[in-house]
Amino acid sequence: MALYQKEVEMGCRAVRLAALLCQTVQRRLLAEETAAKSDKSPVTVADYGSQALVSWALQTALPPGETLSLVAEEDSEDLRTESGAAMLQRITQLVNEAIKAEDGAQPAPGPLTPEDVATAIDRGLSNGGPLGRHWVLDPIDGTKGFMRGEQYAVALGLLDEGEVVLGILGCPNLPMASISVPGGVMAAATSGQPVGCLFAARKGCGATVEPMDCSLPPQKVSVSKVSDPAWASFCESYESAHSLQDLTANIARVLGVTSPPVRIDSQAKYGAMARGDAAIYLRFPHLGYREKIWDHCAGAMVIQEAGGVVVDAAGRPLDFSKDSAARGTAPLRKLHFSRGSDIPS
Ligand SMILES: Nc1ncnc2c1ncn2[C@@H]1O[C@H](COP(=O)(O)O)[C@@H](O)[C@H]1OP(=O)(O)O
Ligand SMILES: [Mg+2]
Repeated sequence: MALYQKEVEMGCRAVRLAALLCQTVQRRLLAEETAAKSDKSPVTVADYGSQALVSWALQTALPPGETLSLVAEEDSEDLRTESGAAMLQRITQLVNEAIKAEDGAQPAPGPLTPEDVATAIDRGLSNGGPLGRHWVLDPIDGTKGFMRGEQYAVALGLLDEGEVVLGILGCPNLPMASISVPGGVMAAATSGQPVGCLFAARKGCGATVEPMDCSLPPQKVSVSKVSDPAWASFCESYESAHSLQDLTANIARVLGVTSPPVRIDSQAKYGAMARGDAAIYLRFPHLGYREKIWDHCAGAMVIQEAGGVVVDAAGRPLDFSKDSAARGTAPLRKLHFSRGSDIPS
């Protein structure tokens, strides 16, 4: 079997499962009264549930005795308190529903218990680092987009000896049709093509996209061929709190970019760019914000394998290989890029 082929299959299945849960929660969230939408708990439930499912699916696909190393955003500490117990129950129910919806069967030897779910979430506590294999997960990238009913991504990468070798992006609300059309996402979503994309990239093997609902086979993607910035479009965060939009507007002006920015949430931007919907992605977080490895690992791989380049503001490649201990002062749950390749604020 080709290198990392099994891991791509494991990862795609895990991301599809997690996306199923996220879609269920988002549908229910959007059906609620507006007053309830300021409540952040649905996205919290989906975040935990997504991480539990990815962790469970990856662990169960490994040979017996092999332990998963997962670097991910959540841990179960709050869920193990008295006040978190009801939420853990709810997450457990959603996790079991998603597993059952996948193939109509409950996992053997039976539905997962709250303890199983909490344990699965805590497999995400790995430190990562330059040695061995580590999966890297953002269970819901773009939580604000998720809350608005717009773009978000389940983003899963795999590091092997410090190098990113796989990137998988589940983008449940991204249309298969290009969004670089008048009317953007809304127009693409009503074009008749499916909505929901799964991007997968394997080191040295290119990147593909397929519908989340498996209604079409995977097809290769490649980044925009545009070389004159005057013809390029650029994408950036929807949220002005996430990136300096005045600065990106100035950069675009200096480059001679004439089209307005494509603003969407999450690593769905990387997916859209990988198939050429936009040629440039500019991101400059506000002072003090530090990017986490799970915010870019999968997306950067998809871009790289689609023929693009992802660098920090100084033009250096991103380094996903540093573990939290190696950075000394960084708290355990705050994994950042190494200093040498931080994206400067
Ligand atoms: N203040 C911030 N500045 C920059 N990025 C942020 C900030 N807060 C959250 N993010 C992260 O930005 C990414 C998505 O933002 P965008 O849609 O702008 O690309 C996510 O990784 C999100 O985290 P999270 O994964 O928790 O949503
Ligand atoms: Mg994120």
